[in-house]
Amino acid sequence: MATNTLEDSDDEEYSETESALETALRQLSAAATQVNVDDGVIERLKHPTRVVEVGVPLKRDDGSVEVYTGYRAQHDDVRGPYKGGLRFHPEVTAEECVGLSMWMTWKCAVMDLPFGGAKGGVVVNPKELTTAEKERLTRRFAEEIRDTIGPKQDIPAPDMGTDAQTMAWFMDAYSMQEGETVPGVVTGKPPVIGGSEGREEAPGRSVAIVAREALRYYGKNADEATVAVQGFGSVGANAARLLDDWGATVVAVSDVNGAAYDTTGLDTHAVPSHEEEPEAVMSYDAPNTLTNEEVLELDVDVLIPAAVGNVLTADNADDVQADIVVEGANGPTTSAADTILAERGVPVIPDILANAGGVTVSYFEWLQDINRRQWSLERVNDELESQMLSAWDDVRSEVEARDVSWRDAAYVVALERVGEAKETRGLWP
Ligand SMILES: NC(=O)C1=CN([C@@H]2O[C@H](COP(=O)(O)OP(=O)(O)OC[C@H]3O[C@@H](n4cnc5c(N)ncnc54)[C@H](OP(=O)(O)O)[C@@H]3O)[C@@H](O)[C@H]2O)C=CC1
Ligand SMILES: O=C(O)CCC(=O)C(=O)O
Repeated sequence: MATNTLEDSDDEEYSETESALETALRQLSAAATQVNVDDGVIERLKHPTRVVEVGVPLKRDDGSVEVYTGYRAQHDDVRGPYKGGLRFHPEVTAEECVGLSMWMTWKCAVMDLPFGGAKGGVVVNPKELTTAEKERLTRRFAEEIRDTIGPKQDIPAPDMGTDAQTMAWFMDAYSMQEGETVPGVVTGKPPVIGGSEGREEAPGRSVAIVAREALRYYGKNADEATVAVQGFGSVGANAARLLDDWGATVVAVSDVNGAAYDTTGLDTHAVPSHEEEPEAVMSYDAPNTLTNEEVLELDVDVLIPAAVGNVLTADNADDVQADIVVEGANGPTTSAADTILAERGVPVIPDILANAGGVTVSYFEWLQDINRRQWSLERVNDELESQMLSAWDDVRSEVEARDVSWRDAAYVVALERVGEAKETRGLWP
C-alpha cells in the first residue's frame, strides 16, 4: 500500500486523480502552517497507526466461493477509541481507507467527541449480492477483523453500501463469540437492538443545519434558498428533505443514474431514497432530468455533493454556479477545485464539519449502549443541534480571526485539539 507522506504530495502540480489520502495530506499540510503544533506531532499524523487487510471468503447462494478483500485503517486514537464507518463498494482501497480515517480523526476533534479516526470496508459491489450473501459476508468480515475492533478500541458504523441491518449482523457476529451482547461494538444499529433514534438521519440533519447556518452567515434564510443535492442516500436524502421541510426549494436530487429536476421545487419526500429503493430517483415524475455533472453546475444558493468523492475537480470548479458548497460526502472536492473555488470566492463548508452529525449521534448511541439507556428522538435531535451549533461557532471564530477558508478553520480547530492531547499525553520515547 502506498502510504504517501506529506512530502510526496505537496508539490504544486495537482493530479486530478488525487486519492482521498493525497487530498487529506494536502489539507493537513495547509492547516499545519496555521497552528502551533509540534512538528513531530504533525509528522506522526501523516501516518495511520495501522491498516489491517483481510481476505473475506463468501459462499454464494449457488455454492461457489469468492474471496473479497477487506480493510480497517486506524489513523489516531489519542482522544479516544478509533471511530468510523465501513464501506461496501467496488472502489474501496487501503489508501482510500487511510485518507478517510484521517478525516474521521479531524471530524471527531472538530465536534469535540472523545474518539479518534478509523475507516474500513470491503471491495465488493453490494448490489450484486443477495440479502443472505450480504449477511454472510458481513459476519465473516466481523470475524476477520475481530481482534482490531471492540467497544473501547475501535467502533465501526455505516457508510456507503452499508446500513443499520449490516451493523445488526456485525454486532451479532461479534457478540456471539464474546458470549455476551456487546451493543457498543458498532453504532448505526436499529434502535430495537441498542441503536439510537435519529442516527440514520443524523449526517443529513447536520448537513442541513450547517447549510442553514451558512446561508444565514451570508445573509439568506433557508426558506429563501434554492438547493441542489447529488446523491440521495443516508446523507443526501435526509439533508434534502429537512431543507425542504424548512422551506427551501430543492430543485434537483440525483442518484447514480442522474437527477430529477424541477425549478419550482421537488417534493423530496416523494422521491425514493437509496434506502427506500436504490437507483429509483429517476422514477419520480419530474418535469426535467439532468446528468450528475449538470447537477454540480446548477445556479443555486447551496450545492450539496453527497454521493462519492472527487466530484468537484479542476475540470468543473470554474463552472460551479452555486453561492455556497456544503460537503455532504467525504472528500467531494479535490485540492485543485478547492483552490479554484476559493479564488472565485465560493465558500466550501467542509465535510469534517458538515456531515459530522453521523458520528455525533454515533457517540450518543455509544453512550446509550454502555449505560444501557435509550434516549428519545427529541433529546437526540436537541443535543445534535446544540453540538452542531457549538462546532459551527468554533469554526466560524477561526474563519473570522485568521481570514482563512472554512476548511482551514475546521482543521485548525481539530489539529489544535489533537495536538494538545498528544503533547499533554507525551509524544513517545
Ligand atoms: N452514512 C453515514 O453515516 C455517513 C456517510 N458519509 C458520506 O456520505 C457519502 C454518501 O454516503 P451515504 O449517504 O451513507 O451512502 P448511501 O449508500 O446511503 O447513498 C449513496 C447515494 O449516492 C448515490 N451514488 C452512488 N454513486 C454515485 C455516483 N457516482 N454519482 C452520483 N450518485 C451516486 C447512490 O445512488 P443509487 O441509489 O443509485 O445507488 C445513493 O443515492 C459518502 O461519501 C459517505 O462516506 C458521511 C458521513 C456519515
Ligand atoms: O458514525 C460513525 O462512527 C462514522 C460515520 C462516518 O463514517 C463518517 O462520518 O464518515
